[in-house]
This record gives sequence, structure tokens and C-alpha cells, in this order.
Amino acid sequence: MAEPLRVALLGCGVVGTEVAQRLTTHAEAYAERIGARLELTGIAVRDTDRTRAGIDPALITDDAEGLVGRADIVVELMGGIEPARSLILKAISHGASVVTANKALLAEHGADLLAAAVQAGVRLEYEAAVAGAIPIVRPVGESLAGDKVQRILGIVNGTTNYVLDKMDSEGWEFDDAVKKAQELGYAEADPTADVGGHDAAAKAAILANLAFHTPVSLSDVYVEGITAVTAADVARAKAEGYAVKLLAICERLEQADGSDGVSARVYPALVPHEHPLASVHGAFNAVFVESEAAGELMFYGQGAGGAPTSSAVLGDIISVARRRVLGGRGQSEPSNGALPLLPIDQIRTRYHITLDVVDRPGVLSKVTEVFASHGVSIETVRQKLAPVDGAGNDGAERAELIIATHLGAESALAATVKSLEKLDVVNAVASTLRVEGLQ
Ligand SMILES: NC(=O)c1ccc[n+]([C@@H]2O[C@H](COP(=O)([O-])OP(=O)(O)OC[C@H]3O[C@@H](n4cnc5c(N)ncnc54)[C@H](O)[C@@H]3O)[C@@H](O)[C@H]2O)c1
Ligand SMILES: N[C@@H](CCO)C(=O)O
Ligand code: NA
Repeated sequence: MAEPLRVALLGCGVVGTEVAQRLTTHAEAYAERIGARLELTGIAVRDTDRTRAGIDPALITDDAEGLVGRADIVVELMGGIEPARSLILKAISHGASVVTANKALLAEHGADLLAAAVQAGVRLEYEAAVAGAIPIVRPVGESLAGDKVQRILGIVNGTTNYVLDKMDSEGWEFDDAVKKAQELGYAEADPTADVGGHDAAAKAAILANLAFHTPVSLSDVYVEGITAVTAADVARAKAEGYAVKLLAICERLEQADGSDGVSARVYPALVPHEHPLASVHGAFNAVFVESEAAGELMFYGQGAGGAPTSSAVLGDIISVARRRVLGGRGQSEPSNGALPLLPIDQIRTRYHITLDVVDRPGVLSKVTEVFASHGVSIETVRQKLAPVDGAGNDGAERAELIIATHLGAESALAATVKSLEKLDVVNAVASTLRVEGLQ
């Protein structure tokens, strides 16, 4: 058996607690798998006075810097940008390998951190950063490295999937569902990162880097969250044969000159009930990958929560520990390809537009004329016979039109919605949702 490896844990919250407990309870099994014991030397936290069930109080410290300086493996589970970033850089400069679940940090500073790891010849692993327990970072980054990934559609945020699913299946109110997701340990410290789509956007950036071998950071990702999605949207979608899902989409797109570009984006979308992603319920995550040679792949499992996330963290710890025992090269070069990043208006998608309109002769032709003027082709138009419900509605002269478009340019679709908003016969554009996952 090789010399023990000193492990420093930064953070003892939802995920850190589970990691610390398993490092202790499974110590013998891990030693056999690695060929060396893992010695947990300390756990850095903000509040040292709190008692933590199942954690040896002697391990708790507020001296994260000191801990990092004496470790072979640093496991960062604090979250946030600073001091996580500086501590990871310090660990790397000391020759320690690093494991992190911090998607926000990786999406903003991943390139610099990976470059530092390459320079120092150490590993930086982050399987837990995308879709929690689901093995997806290694499959996309390594198993599919010889393939050509065309598209990734991912439900990569457990909180928002839980919220949308509860609204869909049990008619919960948005705020109640968010509160419950927080109680269950799925949500970020600040849940606006979840419902605003930024957590999913960080994961989209990480996946796009891996899939397209091109540097993509958080600011390159177009983001819409789920705060504007109403119970009426979810109910209407269900009646039309769709589930509303917050999707992270990474796509290789052909540009006008025939060369490839990359789009990374997050928005709530209508997914047809027949698509496998529509059956992903609760806080579960799933990542649907389409690639040239492999075809369609689906990765499914628990994407949030302490225990599931600890599985991915522990797998990474064992992987970097084995590497230290066996020796060999550290991190491979980070993405250095150069596919251009395409803004949202250059993608192609489909819209479902719900209009609250005046119900009288000639309205439909006025509405369809707007679509035609923007070169947008309509697939179906449905008018609800019942008048639109709601405050202030006298029930006499209003109707709901649901218009589904064919695949079209985002720029034309968005311009169509703007023109519809100005049309005198349109009381309101009640909702606009993109449709994804149709062949
Ligand atoms: N909770 C999940 O389901 C989940 C899933 C995947 C990834 N993650 C990521 O894992 C990381 C940890 O998440 P969590 O849910 O366990 O968070 P948490 O808020 O429950 O725990 C954070 C821990 O870090 C400590 N900490 C924070 N700032 C510190 C500082 N400046 N100095 C010392 N200690 C500090 C806190 O004391 C606490 O022990 C985050 O990056 C998060 O995005 C979480
Ligand atoms: N807040 C995140 C945790 C997992 O990254 C989620 O809800 O998916
Ligand atoms: Na994962």
C-alpha cells in the first residue's frame, strides 16, 4: 500500500457532509480501490461553532488556507467564486489535485483553472458540477471525444424540474414548489440562480466546452429562466401534448458559409410527451446527446441533493487518488478549438404563441398576415371556443389563439411576436414558448 493521501475538504454543507461521512465509513473499501488510504485532514467551514451530525468536531476549522497548504487532494464544496477560486489556485500551485462541484466557478474561470492544472501537472475534476450524480462530464469529455457531438438537450437543474413538475402533475403554486426544493437541499444557496436559469447556463457552458472543444463561458450562454412560466402555460402545454422543461441546449449549427458554429442557451421549452426528456420528473436530471457516430444517447439520474452529488465527488476523489498512486501525466490541455459562438438570433427553433385576441370576423387574417410579413410559416392555429378567463373579462368578445410555427429563424420569430404585441386586435401575447425535441 502506498503512503496515505491527505484530503482537505472545503465546505461541510449539503454535499460536503455526505462526502465527509462516506470518506470515513468507506475508508477501507476506498483504500483497496486506490492502493493508498485517504486521510481526511480537516474540513473548512464558515461557522465553526455549529455541531454537525456524523462529523468529528476535531476536523472542523476556519483555516481553509492552512488546510490547502498541507493537502495532496483538495475537495472544494463551498460554492461561489471567492475564496473558492483562490483556494483552488493555491492548491494547484502546491501540487495538489483538485475536485470541485462548483459549476458557477468553472463556467466563469474554468479555462484559467484548467490551464493552471496543466501547468502544474495535476488533475482538476468536476463530474459533480453538471447533473450531480449522473456521469456526464467524463462521457462527453472522454468517451465521446472521438465522435462529433451535434446537439445536447439537458434537464440539468433539479430545482426547476421539480418546480415545473409539481406545477404540472399536482397543480402546485410556483413559490411553494421553490420553497420545498430548498428544504430538500436541491436549490443553490441563492435559489434565483436556479429559477433564473443561471445554474443551468453554467452547466451548458461546461458541456459546450467539452462537446465542441471550444472555450464557452457563462457570458456566452443565452439565458431565460422559469420565473415567467405560469400555471396556465403548464396546463395549456399539457393539453397540447407537451411538458414544459427548462432546457440547457448546446448545438453545433451550420452557418451561411457552410462552416460550423456553436450555440449554448437555456430557456423553458415545450417538449413533446413522446420525447424521453418529457418523462423526467421531480428533481431528476437527464441529458440527451445526439452525435454523428453514436446516434442518440440519454443519461438519466439524480442531478441534485447531498448524497447523489457526493457519489460524483467521491468518484472524482478516487480517480485523482489513483492517478497520484500510479503516477502519469496530469490534466490534458483545455479546449483550444475555435468554433465561433452564435448569438441567440442565429438559431432556428419553433414557437408556440398564445394570443388573447378580440373575437370578431377578420381577426385571424390580421394575425396570420403578421406571420407572413416576417416570413414565418404557421403549422397549426387553434382557437379556444370558450372565451378567455381572467380578471376584467366580460366573457363576450375575447378568445385564445394558440399558434404553432414551423422551424424558423429566431430573429424572425422574435420580430413576429413584437409585431403581434402592437396589433390592435391582440389584447395580449399571453405566452411565447419555444418547442424543442421535435424531429
Ligand atoms: N446541493 C446540491 O444539490 C449540489 C449539487 C451539485 C453541485 N453543488 C455544488 O456544490 C457546492 C456546495 O453546495 P452545497 O449545496 O453543499 O452548499 P452549502 O451552502 O450547503 O454548503 C457550503 C459549505 O461551504 C462552507 N463555506 C462557504 N463559504 C465559505 C468560506 N468562505 N470559507 C469557509 N467555508 C465556507 C459553508 O460553511 C458550508 O459548510 C456548490 O458549488 C454547489 O453549486 C451542489
Ligand atoms: N441547485 C442545483 C444543484 C445541482 O447542481 C439544482 O437544482 O440542480
Ligand atoms: Na455529473
